[in-house]
Amino acid sequence: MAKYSVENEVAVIAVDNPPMNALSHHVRKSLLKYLKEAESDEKVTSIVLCGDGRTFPVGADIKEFHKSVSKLGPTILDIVDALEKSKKPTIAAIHGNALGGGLEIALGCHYRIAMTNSKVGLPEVKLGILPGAGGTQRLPRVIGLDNAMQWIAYGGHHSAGIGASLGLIDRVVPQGGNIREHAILFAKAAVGKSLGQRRLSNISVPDAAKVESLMAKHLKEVSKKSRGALAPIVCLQVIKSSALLSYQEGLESERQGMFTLLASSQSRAQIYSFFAERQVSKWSVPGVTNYQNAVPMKVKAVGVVGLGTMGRGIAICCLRAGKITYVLEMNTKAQTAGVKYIRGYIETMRKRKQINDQQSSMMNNALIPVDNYNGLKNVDLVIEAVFESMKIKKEIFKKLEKVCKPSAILASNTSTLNIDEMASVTKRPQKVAGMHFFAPAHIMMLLENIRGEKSSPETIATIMDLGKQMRKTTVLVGNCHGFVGNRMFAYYTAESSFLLEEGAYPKQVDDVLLDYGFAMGRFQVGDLSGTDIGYKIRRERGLTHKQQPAGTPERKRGDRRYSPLDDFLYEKGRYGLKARKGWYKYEGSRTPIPDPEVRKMIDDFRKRHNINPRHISPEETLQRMIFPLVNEGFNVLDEGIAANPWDIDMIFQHGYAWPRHTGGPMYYAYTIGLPQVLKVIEERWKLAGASEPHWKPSKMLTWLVEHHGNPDINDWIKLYKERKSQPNSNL
Ligand SMILES: CCCCCCCC/C=C\C=C\CC(=O)SCCNC(=O)CCNC(=O)[C@H](O)C(C)(C)COP(=O)(O)OP(=O)(O)OC[C@H]1O[C@@H](n2cnc3c(N)ncnc32)[C@H](O)[C@@H]1OP(=O)(O)O
Repeated sequence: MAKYSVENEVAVIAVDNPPMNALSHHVRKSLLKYLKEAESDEKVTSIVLCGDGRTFPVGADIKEFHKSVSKLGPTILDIVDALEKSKKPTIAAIHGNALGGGLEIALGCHYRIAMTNSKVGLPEVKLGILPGAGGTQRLPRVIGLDNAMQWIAYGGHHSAGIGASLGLIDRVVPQGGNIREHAILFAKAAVGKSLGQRRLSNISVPDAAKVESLMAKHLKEVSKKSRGALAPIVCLQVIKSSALLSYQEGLESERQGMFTLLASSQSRAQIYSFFAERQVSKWSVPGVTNYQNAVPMKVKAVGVVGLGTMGRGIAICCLRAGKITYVLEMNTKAQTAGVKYIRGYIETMRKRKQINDQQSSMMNNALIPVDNYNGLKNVDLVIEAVFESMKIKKEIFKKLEKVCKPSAILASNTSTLNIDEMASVTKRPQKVAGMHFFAPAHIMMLLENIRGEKSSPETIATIMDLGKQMRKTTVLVGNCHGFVGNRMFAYYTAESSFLLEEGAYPKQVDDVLLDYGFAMGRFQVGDLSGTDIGYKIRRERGLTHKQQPAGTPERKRGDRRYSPLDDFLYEKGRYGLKARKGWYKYEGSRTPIPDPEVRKMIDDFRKRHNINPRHISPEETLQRMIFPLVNEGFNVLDEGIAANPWDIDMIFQHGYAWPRHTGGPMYYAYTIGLPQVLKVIEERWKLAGASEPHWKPSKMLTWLVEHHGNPDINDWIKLYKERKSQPNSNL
């Protein structure tokens, strides 16, 4: 709804639709009604539009998209038109955020004033759509084509100050000011002034002459940054119309673009992703606890054990979250290097204006290097981030148990190992949990938190809350080898090596993944993170070919298929980008170049094993990489390791750079259709057999297909759990 009042001849229309004042159908109706009322009231000389509560409207109601209600009039465009055509000056009074349709109605107003700490932007592209209420045509007219392309095709949020410097915001109200009072004064002063040039649809695009070169520049950038995504390209094409066509024609091009995007599977996937991101914070452990009833502990001081790559990144996350951060590294050289890195990073953030001088000195003061375990006696929570070895981790947990306060939570940054086994060496298993950060920890958005069998509700709530304070997409999962992400991902990597054995080369596989939308292929990623990492993990598990007793078949471990190609690569000193050679070679740049030496290694291997290489189609490549991962995703759901499919999808989007416009592996499977996915898995299972158990069709997937075909992704868990809980279910 909206509220209406008249103060000192100024009509004030305040959108009142908590929490974010989204422009839902009932709000649009009420806005238009009050606009008409203000227009016809002779005592009213000007009109202020604002938001009640937290913010100015943040856009269309995203829940309405893909539903018939979004088409019900009045549309946001009707409101924008009414504001612009008004004979009385209209003023948008912005506090909080003016985003999407919210900024579009502000663009319909003749003037815009904003609180200094407010943010403006057109982020629709992140939802796979475009600004559909004239934003693609008005914004370039006021901030220029180049800026508008940047704002709309990337969907960033911008400060009111930046908006003012570009002519979008007419006045910035300093902190502490009352936006409503300022707007009323501004509105009074605007009465009687000409509105002609204030109507943005009347003016022309200032840098229209540069349209072709700007198009080329931005198209090149978005194709690189958002590979495979439709929305940024359509946004640019539609913005181009603002430079070449009349306002009305441009609006028609915007309408067509919106239809195209709304009809695409990408917009559905991205809107799903928007809600999934928010949904994961509403965690629950069925029958035990959930985000509503568990109370997090207050965490003032955190300890980080180990100052390698992971430890450094984690320490930066803790400092950014305002924690006193004790970093324990007993090797003096490693400690000096680690602390230097962290302080250097703080300085970089300061120089980039991501933090101010005061925040930078607070972070530097909060960083406390220690060189023995006693130094951790005051921390509320400690995260160990040492090498992935159960033996070493258990020793560390025993030491932490002795020195840390009884109330302290002991967490491990393990990426694969059993949390309960670590908890078993302490007297406080209820205080033990996993906090799996992804490298580089201070950059990657994902935190995969692992609840142990005995982790208490308070412990779970605390690690979830800490993730939120670090501004990470924080997902709660259960305990098993590799948890959710690495457990599923293992099959993606395994299949990629099998594909090499059978006929593909690294670039061929990577190209298929790039076409799918990944920023990098599996082998490029391997080189970037270092082929030594995987090798050391396999060695820890006794899997590398050098560890096998004489006579062990090269392509088997126990009764399972195994590809030793990754081991051979490491043993040839091809550690990846850092060694300038891995799956590819690198000649003075980070560009991967296919290397005849790798090709020969693969060819020799095939000859030795009498493998007749065959052509593997892009379709087969993609299915072999992604479907085992999906199949394992259903096992993960069946076992309750992940609570919902969107938990898995968020792990892959934010931890493994899965292309957002496909939604994630589980949503992608839903888009393809579960029956089709199962059919391929079943065919492959027949071919591969017991030595490749990752092709064994998941019980949950099979049951869903048999009984429901391709049910809505939101219903998977409900349908399956209902059936599973029945006494005769056999599931
Ligand atoms: C063929 C048919 C034709 C159809 C014609 C269509 C014509 C279209 C015309 C115009 C179209 C305009 C397009 C848009 O405007 S799309 C929306 C653009 N805006 C956004 O994308 C902003 C989305 N929101 C955010 O980014 C954040 O919420 C933010 C504003 C930055 C605040 O962040 P934070 O403080 O972290 O709060 P939360 O994100 O947790 O949000 C709190 C709850 O509010 C819900 N929410 C937020 N925004 C919306 C929204 N626009 N619509 C619906 N709901 C929204 C969010 O889900 C949270 O809900 P919950 O607490 O239940 O999780």
